[in-house]
Amino acid sequence: MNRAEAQQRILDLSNQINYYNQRYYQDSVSEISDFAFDQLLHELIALETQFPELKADDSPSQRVGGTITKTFETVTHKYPMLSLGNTYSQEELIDFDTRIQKGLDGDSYEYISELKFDGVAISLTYDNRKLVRAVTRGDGTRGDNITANAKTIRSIPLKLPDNAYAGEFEVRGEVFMPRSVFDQINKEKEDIGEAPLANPRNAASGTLKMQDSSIVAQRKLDCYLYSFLCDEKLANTHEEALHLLEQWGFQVSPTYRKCADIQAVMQYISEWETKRLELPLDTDGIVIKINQYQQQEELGFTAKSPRWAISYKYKAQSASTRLNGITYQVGRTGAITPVAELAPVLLAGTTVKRASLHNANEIARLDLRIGDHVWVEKGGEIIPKVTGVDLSQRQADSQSFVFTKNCPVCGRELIRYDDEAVHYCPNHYHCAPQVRGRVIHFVSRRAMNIDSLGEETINTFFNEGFIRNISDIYSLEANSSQLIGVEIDSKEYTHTHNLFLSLTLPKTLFGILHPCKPKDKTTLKNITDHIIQPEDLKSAKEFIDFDFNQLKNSSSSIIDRLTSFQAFLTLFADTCEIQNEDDIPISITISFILNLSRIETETLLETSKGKRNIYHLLSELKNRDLSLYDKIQDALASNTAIKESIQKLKNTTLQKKSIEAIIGGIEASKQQSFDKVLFGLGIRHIGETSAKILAYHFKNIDNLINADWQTLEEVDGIGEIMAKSIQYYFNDDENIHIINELKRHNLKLEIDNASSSDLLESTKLSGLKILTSGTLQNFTREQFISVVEKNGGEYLKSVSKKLSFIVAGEDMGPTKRQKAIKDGIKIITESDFLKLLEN
Ligand SMILES: NC(=O)c1ccc[n+]([C@@H]2O[C@H](COP(=O)([O-])OP(=O)(O)OC[C@H]3O[C@@H](n4cnc5c(N)ncnc54)[C@H](O)[C@@H]3O)[C@@H](O)[C@H]2O)c1
Ligand SMILES: [Zn+2]
Repeated sequence: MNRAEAQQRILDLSNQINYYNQRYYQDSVSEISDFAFDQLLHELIALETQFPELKADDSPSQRVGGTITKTFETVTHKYPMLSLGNTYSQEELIDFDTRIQKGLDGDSYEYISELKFDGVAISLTYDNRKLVRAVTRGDGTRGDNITANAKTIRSIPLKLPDNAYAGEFEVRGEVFMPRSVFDQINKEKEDIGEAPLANPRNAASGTLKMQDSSIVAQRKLDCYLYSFLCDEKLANTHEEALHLLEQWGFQVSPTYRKCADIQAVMQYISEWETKRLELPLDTDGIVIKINQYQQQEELGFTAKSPRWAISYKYKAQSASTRLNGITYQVGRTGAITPVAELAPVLLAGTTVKRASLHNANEIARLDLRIGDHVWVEKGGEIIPKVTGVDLSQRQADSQSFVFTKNCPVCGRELIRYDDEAVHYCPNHYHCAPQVRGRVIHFVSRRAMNIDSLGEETINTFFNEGFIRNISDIYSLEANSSQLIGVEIDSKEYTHTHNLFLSLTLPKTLFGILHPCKPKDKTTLKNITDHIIQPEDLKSAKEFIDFDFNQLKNSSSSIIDRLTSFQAFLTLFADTCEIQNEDDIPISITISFILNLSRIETETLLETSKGKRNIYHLLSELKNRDLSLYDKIQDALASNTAIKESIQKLKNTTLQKKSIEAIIGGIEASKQQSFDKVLFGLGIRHIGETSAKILAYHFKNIDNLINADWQTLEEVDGIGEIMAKSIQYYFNDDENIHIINELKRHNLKLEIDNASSSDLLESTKLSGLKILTSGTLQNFTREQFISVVEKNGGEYLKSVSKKLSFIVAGEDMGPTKRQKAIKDGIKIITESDFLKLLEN
């Protein structure tokens, strides 16, 4: 590259990096992976090293990526908050170690290794053992004052115990959203048809910058502290400082370790590579720091990062394979997710056939084309993703990929909401996957609580046409005789669904081995485990080729039966069903168990075409071949072992008992209160608490249906978006029809006075668990409890770690106070509490 080319490339790279920094730090959005981002930055640094005269003062290689905002007060950091150099390779770590050796002139040194928590950096200043300020990193020199938000984080102490240093000092750490909280929030968002949060880091970052601290409190952020800064010399090493923090009640992750040399660091790295996935939060690597403060000072800083520390980032495992096609999934919220259909490839121990592509932007950014060879990566998450294209293998005639304009299920034109990369099908109330999603939501525990009606059963009822929308659930009773024998199918119905009713290999083996009655169950388990475990032995085809002499420890009767089933299957091996599918046609299994002739098996195979369960298969046979039908019935009547074997195969079909349970659960749901029914309707943006507010305010469904826009918007806690969404819902004839059906089936569509005390006045305390101790000025104990509950909070009766905070009255009991401090529970005053209610 010559100088002019380098100049242009440096400009390009800087623009790109600045753009992604702006998206990442200001908007809390990652448009590209961290790895891809770091590669851009490394390329920039390499070019600037080669052409030092081209390095601009404001190059992103010289600055911390974030900035301050206008919405919070700006605070200048006492000690700058820098970035960290990073590396993805062990060679570069050795280089780092060599630089340290040189920098310290041969003195001996040791490292502290820590995990690199994937959250948002925070600086906390304490004085007089009280938290005085919490500030973001910002541009490294100045940050945002977010003290009010930080105070809602339970693991950040507001007041320190007496053994803590009383002068001014600063503690730094990482605010994060625990993965469990993240999953919970996304589940709730999905329930009410909102777009999910992208990942825990961006969720934590977005939350910290919110204006309304009561919402921040509901998001349940957490914090690990990892660094201590003070003008007074209270520690000589980083390790000593961590111990001080622990003694003063700060939450320090116990995962740090002192390492005598870089080899010990390597050991730490390999130990945590997989173990870190079990931690309650995301980590993206490790951080290595020189332990001695004196030596840290000698090594010093560059403009952007300390020379005495570096981060090592774990790289995801990757493999290359052919992109056969791109299909689309329509989610419950209508979100369209493109999926890469791949030539099967082995990655981190499992065969990968599909990978997520996120959205249209991602496909365009990668310039993916059908037929390309692509790189697939597996990080901490379960679903692998496509990270790049191997351009050297691209076909000359390949075509750019055009993202669909219409919903692949219902055909409606797709839309994009402001600022979102995802396409949505706006046909919220009529597009099948979305309707089905709302039925699942309707029966869920927090809505109608029909737990006898699981997700798989609902999917099946959809596929079979028993349910088309919410209100059809209440017509199931009238159709209950038709439900007997319906096979519960976890697969979603697709056009390529096997026309021959079939069973998975494990289930088939379970059925055919049943008459052997192996003495100990483990033998049976061993066989199925053995046959099922290897990836390549999941299909009937592979079963045919399997050598059963390998199963040395099994009894001979089992091996005999397996081998003869294998021989039987071989007779039909060329039927396309066995060639292509992972399952075995059920007619073949039944034939084998009943010892039928080849001709009879073929009749049975033919009869099972288009049937969806054993029950239907046998009743069809009655019309087609009565003698065969009778033969089967006789066999079933005379031999209980055979009968049981077939019964095992029928385990997943609906029987009388389970149907009764379903109908019973549906009947009981008619007692659910109005607000639960309202929540269950799945009106976009209407969550549990908004449903309570609406129920309380409007008293019955007709008042709500007839409410005009202004009336809706004036309700405390119902914003513009919700009001619009409510009107949109009730303007739909089919939704009105559903409501009328629910009325006809006597669901509760108005509040009954007995339960109206459960209803809400506001959501200001929603998600918070509260206790009070001592005498309050403004409330009796009973009044306090009722205020907490009316505003969405939960009152707990005793001090426990679950508490969000304690409201301390004048004479709070000393033992309660001590226990609260010990458990790190926040204590606030009555006036703090009133402020929370007012704002
Ligand atoms: N995907 C994108 O679009 C995009 C954009 C910008 C930045 N990024 C990512 O952010 C990184 C740069 O960001 P950065 O400068 O904020 O962070 P960094 O990776 O350079 O590391 C510094 C940060 O690590 C954190 N940290 C976590 N655990 C720590 C520990 N035990 N000790 C010390 N610090 C710890 C702190 O918040 C600290 O500020 C890039 O490498 C990239 O991966 C991604
Ligand atoms: Zn659709």
